[in-house]
Amino acid sequence: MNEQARRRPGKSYRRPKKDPVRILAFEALRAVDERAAYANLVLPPLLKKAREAGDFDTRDAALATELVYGTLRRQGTYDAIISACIDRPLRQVDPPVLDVLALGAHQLLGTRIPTHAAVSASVELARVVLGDGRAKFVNAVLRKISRDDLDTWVERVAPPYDEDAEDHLAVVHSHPRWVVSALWDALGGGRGGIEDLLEADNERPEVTLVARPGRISADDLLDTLGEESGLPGRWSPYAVRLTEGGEPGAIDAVREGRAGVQDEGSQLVALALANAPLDGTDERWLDGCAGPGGKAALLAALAAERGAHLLAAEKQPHRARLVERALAGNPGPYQVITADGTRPPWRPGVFDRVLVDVPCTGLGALRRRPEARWRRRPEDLEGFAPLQRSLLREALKAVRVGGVVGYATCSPHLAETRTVVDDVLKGRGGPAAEAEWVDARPLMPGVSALGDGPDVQLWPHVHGTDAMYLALLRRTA
Ligand SMILES: C[S@@+](CC[C@H](N)C(=O)[O-])C[C@H]1O[C@@H](n2cnc3c(N)ncnc32)[C@H](O)[C@@H]1O
Repeated sequence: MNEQARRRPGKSYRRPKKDPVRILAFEALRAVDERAAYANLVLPPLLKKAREAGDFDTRDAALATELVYGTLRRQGTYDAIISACIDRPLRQVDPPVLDVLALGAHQLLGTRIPTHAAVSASVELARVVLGDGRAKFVNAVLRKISRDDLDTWVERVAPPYDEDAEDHLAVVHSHPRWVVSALWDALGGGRGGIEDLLEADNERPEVTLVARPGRISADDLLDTLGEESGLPGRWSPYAVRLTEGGEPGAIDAVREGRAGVQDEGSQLVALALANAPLDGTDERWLDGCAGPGGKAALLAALAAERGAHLLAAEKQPHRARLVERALAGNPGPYQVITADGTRPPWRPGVFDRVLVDVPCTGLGALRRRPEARWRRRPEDLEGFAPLQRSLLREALKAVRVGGVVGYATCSPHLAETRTVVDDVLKGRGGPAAEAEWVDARPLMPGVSALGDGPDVQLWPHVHGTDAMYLALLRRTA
């Protein structure tokens, strides 16, 4: 029997309408879910293919990007709402069906797409990618969701703040509970601060460029962009913020390596290390965890201005190649090597300045990696702990007496920041390092709200940067 004959009389079969934007968004979500892909890596090739096939214009690409990023960021909230609309546990719903529902929930609750368009587009998507039977289920759930707005839903599904503050914040601001807890421990303070931080993680970050010193000035970079497209950085003299987002790769200075994409917090970390006061020589610098090379490129440019040499070391060969690319054209001397910083090939005590921007959970860069908060597990901290301590210990051996080490993470988790430094200084789990704290705060001039020191923790909701951490230590013996 053919498809037409099987249907009830009077109900003629209509082919589902194919909507390339939503199909692409669904494919990206499936790749993130099924293949543990990163949204920021999966999306560009899909968009490129769609543009080449003539399916997409710039607005379509912007909508697809917003749908994917927004759905992933708000997944925790949407899951709680979807769960309240179905009569079985969420884990019993097939993941592709959940992706269509979450995409639909985001259109209904997180965008200005009119309700009827959000529901019908999601049901059509379900018909194309899931089939007619499951499209009915999608229709029923989304109709329920569409009856109320986001605030009403959140009030209904989140536990009251006074009963369980962390669970409340986790549902309202779409973060795993353990991440809420860890961020709050690191931030301290009351409800206002943590809410602002969690919301900042849900905002799309500005794209910031670094004008690499000696190669292009921030003013010249701003001139090439024009007043409407660029603004000076808030804190770093080398930063330029792209006001329209745009395609950094289309900017000549970026293509030629005279500028790069770099969060302002990362720039501040590299600058603080480079400007830490030093007695004696200032000729040999080391970046012990250099890949993909953002901080190394800024350090190499700063080193070049002072006649110093940068050695950039990276364990992963493919990431060392990215460092090579980031440093190509640097006006001063540098060398990139593939090396394990815990078993270093360099002689001890020979460097004047050393940076170790260690592998970490990345909980400070959740704005950029919308799926990361769902993928990370508390156990990951235990995995990084010995490596972080070992890299810091080796950095303190690599620097000469009187030289300075910068220990940095793009995580504010206390287990990856202050605790690591304290353990190494106090000799927990190894010999105590002969080193003293250097106050990092004066080395970030003009930057407000840097706390009690001597280390520095930057915050997205306070500084507009990733939550970078920096401890500066001087070797004393
Ligand atoms: C947080 S990233 C560094 C980011 C870099 N500083 C930047 O600004 O582009 C940490 C890097 O350390 C590398 N790494 C991990 N273990 C290492 C080791 N034992 N020795 C050297 N590098 C290591 C990782 O491959 C990763 O590229």
